[in-house]
Parts: sequence; C-alpha cells; structure tokens
Amino acid sequence: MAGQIEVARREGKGLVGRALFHLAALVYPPRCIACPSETDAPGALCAECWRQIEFISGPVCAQCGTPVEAGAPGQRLSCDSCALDPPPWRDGRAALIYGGAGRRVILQLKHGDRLDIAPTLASWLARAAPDLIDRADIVAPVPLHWSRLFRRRYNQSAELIRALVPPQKRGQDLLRRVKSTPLLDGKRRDERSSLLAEAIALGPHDVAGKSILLVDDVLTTGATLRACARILLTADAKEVNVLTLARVVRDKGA
Ligand SMILES: O=C(O)c1cc(=O)[nH]c(=O)n1[C@@H]1O[C@H](COP(=O)(O)O)[C@@H](O)[C@H]1O
Repeated sequence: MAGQIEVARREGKGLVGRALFHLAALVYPPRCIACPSETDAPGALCAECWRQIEFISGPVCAQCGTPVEAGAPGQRLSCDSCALDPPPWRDGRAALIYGGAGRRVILQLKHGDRLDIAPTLASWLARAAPDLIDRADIVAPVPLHWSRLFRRRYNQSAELIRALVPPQKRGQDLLRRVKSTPLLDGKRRDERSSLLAEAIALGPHDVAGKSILLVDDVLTTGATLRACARILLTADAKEVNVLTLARVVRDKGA
C-alpha cells in the first residue's frame, strides 16, 4: 500500500489527485521502508532501522568498496579478495554493508514491488560514488533474463539508474542476459562463475572508448559484475567501474 500511495502522490495530477493522496496518507500513514513502524515522510527509515544500516565510509578497497584498514595518504587500497584475484573493472563502490535493515530495504525493492523507494536508494548510491557517476558516459544495469523480468516485471538495478541519472546517460539495455541462471543465493564463487559464463552479451551498442558504470543491487563474490565487465572490455570500453547498493562482507550477517 505504501508503494501505491507514493506513486499516487508522484503521479496524482491536479487538485483531486493531491487531495486523494493526502486523504490516503491520513488513513495509511507513511511507514519505514525497512519495517512496519510509522515515519514522518514516505520513502524514509525509522530511527531504529536508520541506526542499524551500516553505511560505508572511511577507507575502502578501491575495486569493491569493502571497508579496509587505512593506508598511506593517497594509497590505492585493496581488500584481500581483490588483491588475490583482481576484478576486471577499475573502481568499485558500495553504499552499505549487506545485512539487517539494509538487506530488508534491498529485498523490498527487489521482490516487494516497492519501486517508490528507488529514489531514496539511488540517493545513497549518489552519495557513495559521485565521482564514478560523473565520470561515466553510460550508466548500465546488470541485466535480468527475460523470463525473470517477466516474473518480476522490472529490473531493480534499472529502476535505481532511472532515479540516479538523466535519460541521456542511461544504458538500460546495454547488456542482455542471454541465458537464464538460477538465483545465486547459497551458491559458491566457482558455481556462480560457471553459471554466469556465456550468460551475458552486449546489446546492439558501440561501447568503444566509453566509460561505463555498471550498477547492481548487491555484490557478493563479484561473479556477475565480472561477467558483465569482461563483455564490455572485450568490446573496447575505455573503462568499466561498478557501483552497488550493498557489499556482502563475511561475518556481517548477510
Ligand atoms: O538474484 C540473485 O541471483 C541473487 C539472489 C540472492 O539471494 N542474492 C544476490 O545477491 N543475488 C544476485 O547475485 C548477484 C551478486 O552475486 P555475485 O555475482 O556473487 O556478486 C547480484 O546480481 C544479486 O542481485
């Protein structure tokens, strides 16, 4: 219901539309985007969920955004995982650690039809990586296979991009998922990589010389973003960077 009310507010035209929205908001007060508590405004978190969300700040791995120990000033930092097996993209950032209220919010966007919360989550992305967004010629989502798109009716990462950058910067169909893959939940890194091999293809676009920013909801092992980045680099993209809402960090309750 919260989603419908917010959509009605945004799309409600004229006096009657706005009056209906205010009436609905009286009957259905805005609720936290991560739990059933009431909030002052739509698209907001209650104080408890806000406290629970671990927004990433401070020194991070330059390639995946995982918090790491500080190094020398100006030093490019790496987490153990990226140092051992560097991803093909150049820079990566994540807005928060996957877990608790942050996980619940992402699941609301992904599986709960809560497209109304995309602008709030996009503002977290914007805060996490203003430089990567500025640098990008094209901001593109990790694609969903048509069968999953049919079931879900939207691509959550494309919805984030819609709220993040103007139309001329969006590459919503830059990549295609040409093979259906099962949900990656519970799969090991090697299983994820082999499932994704040949699952992604480039759409009918010329990316040569372009700086591409890939957006996804969650980065776990990085297998999905690696598969996407490889395709773009093989097609001579100048650089690929990645931005996710959340980073799964071991022992952080994901
Ligand atoms: O949609 C999924 O497959 C999925 C299920 C799940 O429970 N968790 C999860 O992270 N994913 C997706 O798996 C990808 C991240 O996993 P890695 O490829 O291992 O980094 C993202 O595209 C997520 O949307």
